[in-house]
This record gives sequence, C-alpha cells and structure tokens, in this order.
Amino acid sequence: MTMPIEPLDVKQLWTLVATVRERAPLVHNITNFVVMNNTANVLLALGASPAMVHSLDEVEDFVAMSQALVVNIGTLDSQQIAASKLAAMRAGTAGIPWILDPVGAGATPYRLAAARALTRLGPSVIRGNGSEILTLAQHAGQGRGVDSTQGSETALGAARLLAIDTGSVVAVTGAVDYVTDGARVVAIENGHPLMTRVTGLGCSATAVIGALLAVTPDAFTATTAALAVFGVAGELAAAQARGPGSLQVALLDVLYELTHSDFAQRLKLEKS
Ligand SMILES: Nc1ncnc2c1ncn2[C@@H]1O[C@H](COP(=O)(O)OP(=O)(O)O)[C@@H](O)[C@H]1O
Ligand SMILES: Cc1ncsc1CCOP(=O)(O)O
Ligand SMILES: [Mg+2]
Repeated sequence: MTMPIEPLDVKQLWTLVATVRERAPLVHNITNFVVMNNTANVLLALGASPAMVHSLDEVEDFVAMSQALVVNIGTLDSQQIAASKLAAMRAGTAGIPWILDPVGAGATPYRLAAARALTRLGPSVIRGNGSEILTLAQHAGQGRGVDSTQGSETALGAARLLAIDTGSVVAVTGAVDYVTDGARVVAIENGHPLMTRVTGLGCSATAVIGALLAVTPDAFTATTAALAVFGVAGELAAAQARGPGSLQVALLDVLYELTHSDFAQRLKLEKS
C-alpha cells in the first residue's frame, strides 16, 4: 500500500538539504569527462564542495579527507577503473559513503564487467537509469544460485533485486524515480521530460545523492532527499526554460535558491 509523504517527513528531507548548505561537504568525484563541469556546478549550486580527482597516484589520499565519494564510469578506461576500485576500497575502510553510477552498463562486456566489479565493493547507493539497473539485475546473484529472472522485468523489480543482491540502496530514475533497499520503496514523480535532453543530469542526480550521503549515515533517506530536491529543482527549472540550453542554466539557479516552501509545495513522493 502506498502512502503520500507526511509534512514531517518533508521537513526531515529538507533539513538534510539545509545541512548540505550549512556544512558544504567535500564530495570527491571520479567521474566522466562529459559531465565533470556540469556536476561540479550542480554540487556547488546545492551548497556542497566538489573535487574532481581521478589520478591513481592520489585518489586514496584524497578520498580519505572527503565526506563522500562519487564513482561514475561514463568514460571509463583501465586507469580510471583501477583508481575507482582503489578509492572505493579506501572509502570502505575509512567508513566514507560512496555511490556508483553504472553509466552504460551492458553496452559492452568491458563496461558491464567494470560495473559489476564495482557493485561488489559495497557502494552505499547505486543510481542508474532503467536499462542500466535492469542490466545489472539480470547479472545479480550469478554463481550464487539466485534466480535473477524473477521480478526483474520492471525497473523497480530490478532495483529491488539488485538492492537485495548487493546490500546497497538502489535508485532507478526516469519518468518516476524509485528508491529501494530491497524492502522499502519510495516513488518520486517530479522532474520533467526535457531533462533527458541535457547530458549529465542523471550523473548530476548521482552527485547530489553523494552530497546528501555526506551529511547522514542513512543512505535510504539521503537518496530520497537527493532525488526529491533534484526532481523538484528540475521541474521548476523546466517551467522557466525555453529548451535544454536554458534548462541546464536555470537548474543551477533553482538549486541555489530553492526554499523549504518551494520544496514542500512541489514534492510528489509516495512511500510503501
Ligand atoms: N520522463 C521524465 N519525466 C520527468 N523527469 C525525468 C524523465 N526522465 C528523466 N527524468 C529525470 O531526469 C534525470 C536524469 O534521469 P535519467 O534520464 O533516468 O538518467 P540518465 O541521464 O543517467 O539516463 C533524473 O533526475 C530523472 O528524474
Ligand atoms: C554522453 C556520455 N558519454 C559518456 S558519459 C556521458 C554522459 C552521460 O550522462 P547521463 O548518464 O547523466 O545522461
Ligand atoms: Mg546516466
């Protein structure tokens, strides 16, 4: 049974966003060359402090002084995958939360293998679009006798299966954004179709989740708050945009100036 979110819950989510603005957490990003600038500016507009650091020679030292790590395989190569694994393992031993964005998982055997290897390093959260999450779910549990064909026909079913298999919170975005830990499910119906016409908004959603992970140990609530604020901001930005160009710019301004009342008025979230 789904229930609309209570005003108290909305306040809890907004309080986390306000905490990002207060603390300006350092968010270490190992991400793709296409979206590096976009996602850094999205994090700055939200109130976080981004750092795009991917050298094998410094990722372990850098992640150790960060409050969260974002790993995004959009433009992967062997160097970046090695650096991502090192940073993820160091984050794990240091108790630093990290999120994986498995961009294009399944497009090539190389990319799928990299994404799967990273899911096995214990991300707090995995965020992808429907096809990426469906692909990873189809390979979930292989070798452990888990029948991954059950329940992975839909994006939400796949997200649930992947969450159970990895122990991570899984977010699958699209017309409706779902967040699940394998048991609980939250659905967020904000955003705008125009967002798919700007490269890097999925990667930006992942980066925003990273910023929220930096301010609470509760990965499920952090992911919910992040996709809620990003979806509301995307919707408001699309309402004032002429097209993808002005949407991309408007999104930064909206993230920067969003208020609790804007957020509470616009948020369309159900939990079950
Ligand atoms: N049809 C849609 N309606 C509203 N929002 C959407 C739609 N498609 C994508 N979005 C939003 O755009 C952002 C990018 O999501 P998505 O396109 O799923 O990721 P990716 O860019 O990684 O493929 C997310 O915040 C998502 O909520
Ligand atoms: C176009 C492109 N190519 C490799 S990574 C990338 C950006 C993908 O960004 P998003 O997943 O947010 O759409
Ligand atoms: Mg993506």
